[in-house]
Formats: sequence, structure tokens, C-alpha cells
Amino acid sequence: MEHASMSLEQICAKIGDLDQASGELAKQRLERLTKPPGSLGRLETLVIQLAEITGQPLPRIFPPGIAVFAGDHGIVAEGVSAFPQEVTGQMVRNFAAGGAAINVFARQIGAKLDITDVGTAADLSEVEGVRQRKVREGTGNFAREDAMSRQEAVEAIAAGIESAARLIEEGAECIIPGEMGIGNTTSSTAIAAVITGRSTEELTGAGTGLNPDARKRKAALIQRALEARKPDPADALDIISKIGGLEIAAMTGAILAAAARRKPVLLDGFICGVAAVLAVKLASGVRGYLIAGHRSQEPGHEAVLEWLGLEPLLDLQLRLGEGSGAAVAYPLLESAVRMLAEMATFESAGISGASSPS
Ligand SMILES: O=C(O)c1ccc[n+]([C@@H]2O[C@H](COP(=O)([O-])O)[C@@H](O)[C@H]2O)c1
Ligand SMILES: Cc1cc2nc[nH]c2cc1C
Repeated sequence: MEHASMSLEQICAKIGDLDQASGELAKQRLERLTKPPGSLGRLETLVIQLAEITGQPLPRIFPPGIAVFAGDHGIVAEGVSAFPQEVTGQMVRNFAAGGAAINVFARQIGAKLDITDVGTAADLSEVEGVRQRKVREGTGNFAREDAMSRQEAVEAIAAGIESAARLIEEGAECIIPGEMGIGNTTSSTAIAAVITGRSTEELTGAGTGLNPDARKRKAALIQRALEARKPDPADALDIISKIGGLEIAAMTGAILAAAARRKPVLLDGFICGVAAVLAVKLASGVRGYLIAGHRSQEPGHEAVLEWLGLEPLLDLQLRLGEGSGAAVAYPLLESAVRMLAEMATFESAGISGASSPS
């Protein structure tokens, strides 16, 4: 459990450069496989990135581990979600019982699912299979007060580091962060606006299903809250403490811990993307460890992906969260690594190479 006890600074300092030499070996092997050069497109660039991340010329990414974090949001008092706050705790019970979408996809891809209550307003202490790391019972309403203290932000990040570190200790070769938190698209949109500098009108979406009028009110509320809170765009902890979420901070911790152990991080949707942006703000070297699983319907996700410089693998019009889009994308990583490891070479199969110069 080496990383569980490491401080945020220590984890950030441990994130190493990508291993170019392993990437180069993967690239050389790709050139010898029985296919026209480059014909497997993004599966080729993906497996090179996986080699650079893991430091393995034939990368291993199985089994994946899914770290799901739940937290509540005081901002829901302003009517920013189509669903009531109690759904957060109710869905955590559903995760523990195995009935949520992420449970189905976790079983499909052979992933272990680690569930942490990092700050719901519900009492989930009796629920088997839910790790209790409650930093506080939901954030403060950031339209009126800071979401949390700086210390609480650090504690929530530590809960995320702990979860990913445990999954990796138990054998996970790829980390998928996931979340559950009614109201968290409001916090995520506020963070995306601070980081990208784009307008809240442009970035704000329907979340779980707001109607167009309610979406407009949500955008205006976020704008007013940002003017009141004034988070420092250069300071990730200031952003988290003023307008963040406990489960968002925990996902940031999980991403940092995975990168520190050279494990690829397969990102889910908008909220997960925002957590990745915060991780990059804390340690810029994280960027190379990130793979975008899918493009969420939430408009802010596009801006976040652009900021991260990532092109998502899938666009299935998902907007669920929980890690679901990343879990659905995971088999593409398996295709990429199996292609590199299992395809015959021109040499071994006795197939002629290209006859004209490429
Ligand atoms: O992952 C996404 O892109 C995504 C987009 C919209 C909604 N969600 C999920 O819906 C919840 C937040 O929506 P809301 O409307 O309550 O802010 C939260 O539990 C997220 O997991 C997730
Ligand atoms: C039912 C439900 C399930 C979810 N999973 C992630 N966010 C969610 C939001 C709702 C409302």
C-alpha cells in the first residue's frame, strides 16, 4: 500500500516521463506486422502510447480497475439538477448491489470496482462494499460560500490516491476513474470555465436532463458564483476548494496515483475530464498518461478535451458518468495491445512487403 500513505507532493514528484524507448520498439514492431503501414490507424498510436506509459514494448493493460467516488453538492439547493440530492446515496447503494450500468460494464471487461463515499450527504456506513472516506457531508453551496476548505480538498484527493493505489496493488494495469454526484456538472462547468476561459453560457449543459430554461438559469448562476468566489486559475487546490467537488478531487487523486505508477488512465466523460485537467494543473507530466474514452454530450467536455489535447476514442452520445463511457471504450485498448502482441510479421508469415516506395 505504498502510495496510500504518500503525500500529494510526493505523488506529483513521482510522475515520470513517458518511456520513448519502449514506444520506439512498439513502433518498429508495428512496421513489421502483416498490414499496410499505418492501416490500423488510431489503434497503432494508442498502443505506442501504452508502451510509452507502461515502459513495456508489449504493453499489458489487463485487468482494469475502476475507482468510483461519490460526493454531494451544496449547489443543488439552487435547483441546478433534474434529480434530487438523495439519488447520490441511492445510486451508491445500487453500485454496491451490482445493479448500475458501471457494474454491468465492469463485469463485461473483467474490472474490479472500488467504491468510495468521499462526501455524500447520506449515511452509507452500513453498506457493504462501500469504503467510507467521508471528508464532509457534501460541499458548501458555492453560490454562497466556498465548497470546502483547502485541507478538505487535500483529504479528498488523498482518498482518490488511496483507492487507485489499492486497485494497482491488487493487480490493476489500467485505471478508470468514475463518479456519482447529483449537481456535479454545475461544479465541473464552473471549473471548466475558470480553466478554459470560455463563457458559462457556452459550457453549460443539461446534466441529468434540465429543460432549456433551467439550463440557462444554471449558466447564469455559475457565472454569478464565479464572480463571487474568484478562484485562482493557476492554483488547482484553490479551484477545488472554492468551486469543486469531493468526488472530483478524489478522481484527481486517482489519476495522479495511476500516473505515478505508470498505469494508463482511461478517462470517462465531462466530470472525469475536469478531474484530469486539475491533475495536469498539479503535475503537468500526467498529460501523457491520459486516454480519452469517449466524448460526452455535455458541451463543456469538448472544451476540456481540447484543453487536454485529447481526441476521444468513442462518441456514443453518452452522458451517464460512473466511469461508464471509459469502461465501454476499454476493449479498444485490448484490441490495440493484442494486435501488437499477436499479429504475424511479414517475415514470419512469408508475405511480401510493399512493392512501391511508401
Ligand atoms: O460523465 C458525464 O459526461 C456526465 C454528464 C452528465 C451527467 N452525468 C452524471 O449525472 C450527475 C450530474 O448531473 P447533474 O445534472 O446532477 O449535475 C452525476 O452523477 C454524473 O455522474 C455525467
Ligand atoms: C439515476 C442516475 C444514475 C446516475 N449515474 C451517474 N449519475 C447518475 C444520475 C442519475 C439521476
